[in-house]
Amino acid sequence: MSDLQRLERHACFGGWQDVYRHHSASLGCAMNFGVYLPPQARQRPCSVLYWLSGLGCTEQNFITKAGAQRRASELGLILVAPDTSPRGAAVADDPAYDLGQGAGFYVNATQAPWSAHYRMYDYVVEELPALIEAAFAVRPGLRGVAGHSMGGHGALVVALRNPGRYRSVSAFAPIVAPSRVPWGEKAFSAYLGSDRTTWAAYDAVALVQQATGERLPLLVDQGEADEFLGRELHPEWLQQACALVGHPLTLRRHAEYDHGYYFVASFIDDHLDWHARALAG
Ligand SMILES: N[C@@H](CCC(=O)N[C@@H](CSC=O)C(=O)NCC(=O)O)C(=O)O
Repeated sequence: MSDLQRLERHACFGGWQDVYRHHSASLGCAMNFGVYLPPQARQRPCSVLYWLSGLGCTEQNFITKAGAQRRASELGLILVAPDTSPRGAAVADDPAYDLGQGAGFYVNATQAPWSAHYRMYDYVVEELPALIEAAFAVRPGLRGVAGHSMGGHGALVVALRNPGRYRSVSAFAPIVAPSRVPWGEKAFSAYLGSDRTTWAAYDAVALVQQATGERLPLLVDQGEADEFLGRELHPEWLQQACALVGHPLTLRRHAEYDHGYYFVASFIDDHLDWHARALAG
């Protein structure tokens, strides 16, 4: 039985921006997530877009900064935005912003002390959708996933690893190959250990190259003035991998945009349209 508790409710573009808390069995702690319910959800089941946020974020960053609710209300899309890691005094942490709480990297950790709670992959792929589909009027199986930076990595990975589970995927400034950049090397060493062969299961570039079945089209937006572009993101690696295996990719580069939510807010409508098209019907 769900212990779903509503923490916030705000009228927003004819619908509701809510925040909920529940006990997560995958993570072994309380978790918050935001849900935007468009006005159409009062009348009929709607499709769901899951949003995965980046380093240092909670469920609040996307719902307060991306400005996604206006278009979602027009399209009749439910938006679900979970926190980015397990939380709490009993949960392992690190003082750095890029490890521990706020930096779950959407993996199932295998290494102590992280393995006790850090199972964000299972949470995002299995537990949260099951909860959403039981608690809200959603169209079964009609799911999309999107994200930003660490969350862009998460969105690409969960979609590429689960053919048929998502109808659409998109990302803003994603970490496309965490196995090969400092943020990912640090997190994966801690969460997954030193055997790099285990890292490929969470690396979008590796997954694109390995895929044999479904080739879900990818939409990626990248700012050219992104302070993390050359060190952590490398969209060209995804472009090369997609070209090599014929994986459909729309990569859009935007002069002058940096890494932050001003960039996300500038192009979020395009992403919502992309998902709504795939989720229609
Ligand atoms: N200097 C920041 C670094 C954290 C940061 O930039 N986080 C980004 C995502 S980066 C990759 O996942 C973010 O989304 N921040 C939240 C926001 O509202 O902008 C720090 O020290 O925290």
